[in-house]
Amino acid sequence: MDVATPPPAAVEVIALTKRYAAGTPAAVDQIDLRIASGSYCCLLGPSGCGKSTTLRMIAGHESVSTGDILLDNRNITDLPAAARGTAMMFQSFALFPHLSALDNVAFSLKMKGVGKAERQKRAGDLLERVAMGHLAERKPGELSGGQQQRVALARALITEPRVLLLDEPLSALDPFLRIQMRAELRRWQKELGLTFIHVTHSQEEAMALADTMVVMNHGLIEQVGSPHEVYNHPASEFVARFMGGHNVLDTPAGPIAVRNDHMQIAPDGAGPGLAAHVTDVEYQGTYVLLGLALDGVAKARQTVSVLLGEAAFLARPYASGDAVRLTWAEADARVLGPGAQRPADPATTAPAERDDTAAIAAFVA
Ligand SMILES: Nc1ncnc2c1ncn2[C@@H]1O[C@H](COP(=O)(O)OP(=O)(O)OP(=O)(O)O)[C@@H](O)[C@H]1O
Repeated sequence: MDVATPPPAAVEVIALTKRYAAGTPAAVDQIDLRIASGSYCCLLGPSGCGKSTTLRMIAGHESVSTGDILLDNRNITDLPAAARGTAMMFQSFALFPHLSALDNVAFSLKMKGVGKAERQKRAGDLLERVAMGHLAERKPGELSGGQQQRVALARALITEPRVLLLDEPLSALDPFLRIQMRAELRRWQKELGLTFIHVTHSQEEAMALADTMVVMNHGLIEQVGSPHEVYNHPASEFVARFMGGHNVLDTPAGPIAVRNDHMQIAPDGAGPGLAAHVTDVEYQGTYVLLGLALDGVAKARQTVSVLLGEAAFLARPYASGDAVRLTWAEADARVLGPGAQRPADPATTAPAERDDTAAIAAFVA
């Protein structure tokens, strides 16, 4: 198949800021980020954190208040969307219902005045590439959600973008198809070798797809790293709680995070650790998730969980109301930093520079 894929581009944003209205907090507040060429980057965070605004500014669909966007060192901040080298794939796919898959894909070439034979050839090649050549004459209403997504991808690729921007591209699909299409997106990105920037509110989706995860909160970047780095070394309490699967525990050295599958649980009276009560037992098949409340801790911070393998649980089943003690290995405790600070705030100590191992060890023992 002869469909040229342009070389991927690195994207850099510098002090990028969006303020929708004067006197309101910035929706995106002086963020700095570099996305490696040919990588899959997921912008992740809760609703309203500024991830879509960031994507739309990169796409040229939203004006920038201050700051710069570079694509391979070329400043694209003020370029129109069509001149940037980016293409956008939307949540709803935004296909024209009255056009065939082929004409949907060819549409932007038609707008550019490309002749019919040429645009149909290029659109046909791209549909082949996403395994949709045999359905080229179907209208969107005659295609499944997954097939529509492939047409939407082909349509985004026809402009030969250097960077593909995806705004919650899987959220319109049912859960089963979402997992299937997630694997396809990942495969396409690797095959095409393009830079993908994908906005999602789903931790699971970002972990499954990303080379680089960017966790955002209140218009700021909390952490950038591989899924493994972010999951195993959450930088702040926000990241630990947002990623899930972690307990945040207050120690004399400040808050720490411990993965719930790294917690050890023993019946009460069996030595050191934090006293707690089992509040909930959830059988999940391979694992059993125990919900617990720490004794003598303020209500807002007393909830923790322990994930036990099924065999371990069956060997020593716990039930709601049981008094237990919780411990963890020192090596599994992650000291949490204060999180992202508004740019005007004074710099605070970075978590990596703190060495609280002795204080934590004393607390656990
Ligand atoms: N057109 C707009 N006018 C005014 N405020 C806006 C506009 N679009 C977004 N905002 C505000 O900017 C902030 C960031 O919104 P944004 O859509 O970027 O967040 P998000 O993380 O993508 O959220 P979601 O997952 O809900 O889409 C929010 O407080 C939102 O209310």
